[in-house]
Amino acid sequence: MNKPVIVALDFADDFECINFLNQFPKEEKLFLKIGLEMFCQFGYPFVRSLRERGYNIFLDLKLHDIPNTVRRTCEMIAKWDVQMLTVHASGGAEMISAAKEGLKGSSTELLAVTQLTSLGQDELANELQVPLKSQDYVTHLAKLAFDNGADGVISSALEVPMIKEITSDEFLCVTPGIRPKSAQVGDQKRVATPSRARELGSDAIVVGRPITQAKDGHEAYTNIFKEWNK
Ligand SMILES: O=c1ccn([C@@H]2O[C@H](COP(=O)(O)O)[C@@H](O)[C@H]2O)c(=O)[nH]1
Repeated sequence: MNKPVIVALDFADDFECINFLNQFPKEEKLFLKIGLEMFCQFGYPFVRSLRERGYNIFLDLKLHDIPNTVRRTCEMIAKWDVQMLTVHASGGAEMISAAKEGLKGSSTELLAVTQLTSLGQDELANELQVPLKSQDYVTHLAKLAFDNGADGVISSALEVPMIKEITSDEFLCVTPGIRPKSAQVGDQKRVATPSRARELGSDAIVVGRPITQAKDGHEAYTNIFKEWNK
């Protein structure tokens, strides 16, 4: 079965976003990521309208707060029928299990963000003063997420084999920081091509600008989808 390319809808306005989506044939059942940029502008009505059009939704809110606040927020989101939701794994064990508890009764999968793919070893050591190798920090947070009920993690594709080894094959590894050979890397630090992500065992890839800022978004999506599902 084909694995999803999750398209990150990071647009400044909803008109631009709908124009982008209209390039795709109706039968193409896209998996869309709504992040902070669009959610802060358009909120739940936007999520609902995309669900009503039949899209799968990854709500990338990266919640990071005290356990009680995260649980109550997740109880609300549990009613929204979205497929995936993120919290930061660095919020800790109690926060992760509170998020899972909040989502109880829904089919929303809880994903914990490990180390953002925009952070490399230098930023980890010098800015955040984390005295671990990046891959050890990522696997530590992944294990914390696994032990506390998350369904998977967000990491770069580069860490997927190590994460699967210390958790389980079923533990989802959803990987942004995807760049086809021809694309600009931009602010991402830990990157992989779609084919490398497949070889490393990612369960889904998240791709934004290489698709949304391409001249022909549909063509860019199709090429990435083919490389990923070869
Ligand atoms: O570690 C993370 C967590 C989330 N993201 C999100 O994925 C997309 C990537 O977009 P590109 O344009 O392909 O770089 C974006 O919405 C991020 O918020 C991430 O990149 N890294």
